[in-house]
Amino acid sequence: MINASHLSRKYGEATVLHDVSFTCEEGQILGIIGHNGAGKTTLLKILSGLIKPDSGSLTIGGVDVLSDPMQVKCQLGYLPEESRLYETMTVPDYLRFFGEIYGLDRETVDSRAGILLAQLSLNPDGKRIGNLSKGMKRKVAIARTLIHDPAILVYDEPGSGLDPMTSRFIIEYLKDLRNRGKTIILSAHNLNQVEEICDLVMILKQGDVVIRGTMPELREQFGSIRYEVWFHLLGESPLTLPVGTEKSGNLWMSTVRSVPDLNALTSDISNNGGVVERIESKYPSLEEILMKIGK
Ligand SMILES: Nc1ncnc2c1ncn2[C@@H]1O[C@H](COP(=O)(O)OP(=O)(O)OP(=O)(O)O)[C@@H](O)[C@H]1O
Repeated sequence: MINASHLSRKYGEATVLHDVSFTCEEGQILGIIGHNGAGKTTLLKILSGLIKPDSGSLTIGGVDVLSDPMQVKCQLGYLPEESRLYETMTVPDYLRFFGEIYGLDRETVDSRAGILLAQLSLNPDGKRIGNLSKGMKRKVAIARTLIHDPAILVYDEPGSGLDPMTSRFIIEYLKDLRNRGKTIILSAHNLNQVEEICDLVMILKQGDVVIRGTMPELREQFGSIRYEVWFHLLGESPLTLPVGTEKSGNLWMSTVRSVPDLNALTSDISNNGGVVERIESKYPSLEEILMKIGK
């Protein structure tokens, strides 16, 4: 379990993280989102033991990250937003190099590297890392975070700058990792993907936590449900349709935002000889919530 309590961090005089607290249980994916400069990378670096907060406490799996960062690093894999790979090395040599840093013997590293490359559908074919595509390089960086089989993964924008297929592959791979019990904390600007895979979401705004919780909890606090009513009208109807009503094919669609408005509209439609074909409930997306929160 990850337990962060009242973490704050300044760069010079600027406070870039302020009083950030959260917990994340084993086997969960926590998504940290926010506009550019909100403090996501700073928080992920603190979680990985790369930088220290000015105040607050942080334990991962019961270990105090601030007093014992080395022990935490052994059970954590960190993927920076842009990883610098050793371009002249081949992938197996690169993974061996990192495996040895973690004290693994050659046999274990080679066997894990083989499994990881297969899971990641990565066939570097003896090429040096510098000659691999961007998507392949990202997969190598992910393999490196996993070579010591850590329980916790901290990924900064794992799918950024990748084509849709590679990005999708990585999202599915993260789901697999969660199913195998890994705890994952990630930041991402692709909010549809965050919505799809994260058990918990935390929104940062200028270093402050605006909200954290499950998607239903976020929706409840920050958005309101709306109803799309799809209906037929017979011939020329005297019905006054709500503002924004659109016609798509032979169906009309009106949006209303409350149950009384929904009841009034459906009654009006049937009183004027129309037929309601379906009603769809629409919840605000994470993107809409983030837009509402603002920069
Ligand atoms: N090493 C540093 N020195 C000074 N200021 C920094 C440093 N690193 C980050 N900052 C500042 O801290 C703030 C938060 O930056 P951070 O990179 O954590 O945000 P972010 O949410 O990850 O942004 P993005 O989505 O653009 O990657 C920004 O104002 C940034 O300029």
